[in-house]
Amino acid sequence: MTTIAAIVTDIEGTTSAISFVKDVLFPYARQHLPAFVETHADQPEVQHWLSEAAKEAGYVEASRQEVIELLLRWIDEDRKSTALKALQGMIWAEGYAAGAFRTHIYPDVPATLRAWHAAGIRLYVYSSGSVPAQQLFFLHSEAGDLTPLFSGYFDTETGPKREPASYARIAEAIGEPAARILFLSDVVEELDAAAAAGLRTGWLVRPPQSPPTAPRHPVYASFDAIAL
Ligand SMILES: CSCCC(=O)C(=O)COP(=O)(O)O
Ligand SMILES: [Mg+2]
Repeated sequence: MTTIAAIVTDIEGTTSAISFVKDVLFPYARQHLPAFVETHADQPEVQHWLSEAAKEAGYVEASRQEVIELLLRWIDEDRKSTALKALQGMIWAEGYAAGAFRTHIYPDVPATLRAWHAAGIRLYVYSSGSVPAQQLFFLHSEAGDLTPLFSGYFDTETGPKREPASYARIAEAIGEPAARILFLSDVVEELDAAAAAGLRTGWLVRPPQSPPTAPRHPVYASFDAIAL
């Protein structure tokens, strides 16, 4: 079998519990978004993402309040909008700075990432969360700063997670043949897209979920069960 040169991991449901993202991060962003927009609307980066969100929603002209309501609705719908994710990341940055939370990491993840890193395998993240949000996520983890383990980060600016072309772009950016890259996720549609681009795949199905009966991808209950 081809040697694995790089591993790309999803976050929510893969390195970390879905409940942490849904019950801690999203509610924090929801609660602080209106005040964040009001107090930072003069910053060019915030202005840019507010107008990108309005454009994505098809608004020709929208008041600040309309865009705030749109973004709150998108948080409730868990919409993987690049604009929303960029703004959420900026709000979470304030939460980390205030010590409001540390990120959840499954206990098997840090030691396995360290072992892969020590073996010379390059590690990357691909998440719907923005790249700055991903970096803060691994900087402020319950297991300490894990960012030295990662060689790079990809978000939806590279493309949607359910499209094969996104994985082809990631393989090109990593500079390895797709067959030497392993993608880890809990979402089968993401794994299907990665496999269609030629990447190897690992499906994280964490207890108490039961493994699917006829899985289309190798299934693992934890990172330390992954044999390379
Ligand atoms: C950077 S952590 C927040 C993750 C997030 O916003 C999200 O929507 C989860 O996406 P993933 O692609 O990691 O499942
Ligand atoms: Mg996921």
